[in-house]
Amino acid sequence: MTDPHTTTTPPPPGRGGSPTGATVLGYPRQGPGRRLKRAVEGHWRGRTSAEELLAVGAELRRDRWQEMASAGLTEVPVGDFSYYDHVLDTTLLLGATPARFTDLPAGDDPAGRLARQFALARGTDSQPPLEMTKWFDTNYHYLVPELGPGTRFALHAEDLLRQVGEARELGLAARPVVLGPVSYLSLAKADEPGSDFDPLTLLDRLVPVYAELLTALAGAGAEWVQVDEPVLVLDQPAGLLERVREVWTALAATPSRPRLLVATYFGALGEAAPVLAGLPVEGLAVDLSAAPGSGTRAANLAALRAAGHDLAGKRLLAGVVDGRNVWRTDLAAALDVLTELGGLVGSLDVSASCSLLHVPLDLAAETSLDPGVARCLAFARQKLAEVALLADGLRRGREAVAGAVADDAAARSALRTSPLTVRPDVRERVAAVGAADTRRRGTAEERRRSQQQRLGLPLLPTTTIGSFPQTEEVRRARAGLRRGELDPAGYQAAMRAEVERVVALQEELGLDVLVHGEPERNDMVQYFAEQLDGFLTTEEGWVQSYGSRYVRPPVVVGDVSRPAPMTVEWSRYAQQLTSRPVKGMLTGPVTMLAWSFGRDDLTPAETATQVALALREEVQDLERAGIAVIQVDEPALRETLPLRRAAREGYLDWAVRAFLLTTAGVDAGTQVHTHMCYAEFGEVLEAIIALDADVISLEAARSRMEVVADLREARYPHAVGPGVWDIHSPRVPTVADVVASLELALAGGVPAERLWVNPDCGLKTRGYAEVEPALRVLVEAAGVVRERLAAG
Ligand SMILES: Nc1nc2c(c(=O)[nH]1)N[C@@H](CNc1ccc(C(=O)N[C@@H](CCC(=O)N[C@@H](CCC(=O)N[C@@H](CCC(=O)O)C(=O)O)C(=O)O)C(=O)O)cc1)CN2
Ligand code: MET
Ligand SMILES: [Zn+2]
Repeated sequence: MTDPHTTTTPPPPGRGGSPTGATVLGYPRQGPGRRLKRAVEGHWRGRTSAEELLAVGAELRRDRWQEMASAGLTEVPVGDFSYYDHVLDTTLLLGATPARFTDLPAGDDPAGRLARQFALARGTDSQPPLEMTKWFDTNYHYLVPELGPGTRFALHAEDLLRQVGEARELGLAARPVVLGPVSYLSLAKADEPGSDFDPLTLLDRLVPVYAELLTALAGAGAEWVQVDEPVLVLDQPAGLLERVREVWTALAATPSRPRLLVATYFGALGEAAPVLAGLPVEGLAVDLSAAPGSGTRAANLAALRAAGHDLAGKRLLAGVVDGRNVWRTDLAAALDVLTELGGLVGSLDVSASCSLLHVPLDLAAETSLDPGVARCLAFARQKLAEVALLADGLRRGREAVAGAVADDAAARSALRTSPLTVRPDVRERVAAVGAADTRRRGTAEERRRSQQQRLGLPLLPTTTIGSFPQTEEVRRARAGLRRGELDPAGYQAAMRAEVERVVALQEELGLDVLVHGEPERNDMVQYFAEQLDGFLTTEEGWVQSYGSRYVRPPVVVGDVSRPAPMTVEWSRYAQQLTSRPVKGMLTGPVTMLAWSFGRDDLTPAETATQVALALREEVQDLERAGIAVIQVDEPALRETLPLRRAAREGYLDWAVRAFLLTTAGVDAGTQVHTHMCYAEFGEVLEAIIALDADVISLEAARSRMEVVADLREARYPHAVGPGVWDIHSPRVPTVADVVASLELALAGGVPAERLWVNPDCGLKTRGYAEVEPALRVLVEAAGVVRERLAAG
């Protein structure tokens, strides 16, 4: 292989001239036992020095490269590791730290860089942190770049170059990974709040920095570089694809550069496909995963076929292993796809559909999974083996891997026919659902009157979103229960004591609608999954959510049903402690699925009805237990909105129907609440109205009540609590802040009879040091505005 643009690096060991490679786009960063989390949090608490943390990072990087190489990968990604977030790393790489951070720690050495990174992620004395938002439709959050007309980029590649060196020292073919210029700018926001500055206008200024980076990487011995451009799977603003072509034509003309691999993931390429195939780059990565209902594999296969001779000389990373789910790959189907693609392209690598960041690390860490199910699962480490095995099958012929293919088929068909998977009673209940089951009793106005009579709430009722701080003692008690150091009765007593404290505190603060505080929940999704049939939960299946925070997404294995009430005793217990209403607190069907791994044989829409029926039983049991207010959280409704507009209506249809099926079985006098965080509701407001919930609490503090204008425009007919305290920041608002927010909401058209006062989200990640004073402020501010309203 000669290429006029490439430096004369000898072919690295591993590839050995073989036409078929095996690689992945990225790998989990956490290390076994979430070692990175412990090191990072230890550093924040002052217990781990920067040098120690950096040493842990270097060791984790080395271990994962070695793991990948020994699994049989022929090339490993470099630069996908991060102490906090890869978009933040890109911001540092490009020297694009916002000007508002005037007090950042200095120093170009690794420790200085680490300190700067954490300052941007967590805030400084004078500045709040960079905003965090969802990474496409995943449950991962990235730190949003803040760019403006004054932004000047400057390359700071030392860290990435050092990592390339680390990998090459191990004798590995190292492929640096960077987020591409078009995606980086598309994911950024204007540094001036309210400005209409479009970060994409900075492309011309940014491209030369990327060109400089390419040259530096070639100098460090990189033969290939992976440039991620996931925004290519989104609907494109007018003219963007033309810009993509220009940018990549310019980058391809960089003298002495590595070969370029443009990586896309998270879906179908659509109109970007011909542009991508025609770029003057040497390689592409394409999502070829086969999730039920997604259509991605079929769409991208068709696009690749249509690209014809544009692909003939290119390297293709075929993402046939699903990087966003935990089921084993259907090897026979994957081999069919790969065999066809092999005939279309210059060289083929077997790969996963996206970085393996979004799946847990290692199935072998699980000690109590049903063996029939475990046999059908693959976490990140197992996916490496799948990638390598498929590559082996292509190189040596299908017969060489026939044993593994047969074993895979047998495991899957055993699970499909197991009583665990298909439950006739569930299927019957699903088939019996009728239109009346998804209609509330009474009009919104009738319900409001009947609820007001029952609850007797003041104007501008105050409440919280559900969770109170998960204190060290609460977590310790749960860990004790798990280790057998605390018996179930002891655990229950400890949690009841916590509920008592939380209820007493809320009474003392003067809140109107109370919560029990959710101390008994490890997580709002996992807690329910542990109690529902059809879900499987893991012990160690952690997936990074943001920074040092992780979740353990459950796996939907079979038909879902509720063997017994889940929350009723906790709600009943909390309610008998007080004469004020205590909200029942559930996680809705859409969020249950969004934050779990779905089945590989049913679509999310099909599973949603089952989950909704199970939750509906819980809602009705809560009502029977005398709970007058029931909240069904749907924070993920907006986040799992399909990336492509064309797919949104179908999604919103089933999502709304599942919510209604969950909640519509109650009487008019039972007040249904829902909660959503993560702003940008504009696009889904019609669907939110259709949920027909009596009260909704929304995130608004950070977006300065902008949601209120959207609600007015959509003629939102129900009550609403736009968050008046940004719980993502430790800052306690003042009474004046909260009064101002409430006045904004009233002035913006929320009628006083329909305005609630609450924080943006649950309080579980905060401490009492902020929660107590902030809630005191909320209650006082509500009082101030009530008095003003009474005075007319
Ligand atoms: N599933 C989900 N997705 C979500 C959210 C969410 O709440 N749930 N919210 C948004 C993201 N926000 C998040 C907010 C907080 C955490 C978070 O705090 N995670 C915790 C773990 C929470 C948990 O599962 N806790 C368990 C297990 C705790 C644990 O790690 N225990 C140790 C032992 C600890 C000890 O000995 O004290 C262990 O098992 O090793 C519990 O409380 O029982 C963490 O990373 O630290 C994650 C996401 C969006 N996506
Ligand atoms: C991410 S939404 C959280 C809702 C949940 N009821 C809580 O208060 O924690
Ligand atoms: Zn929330």
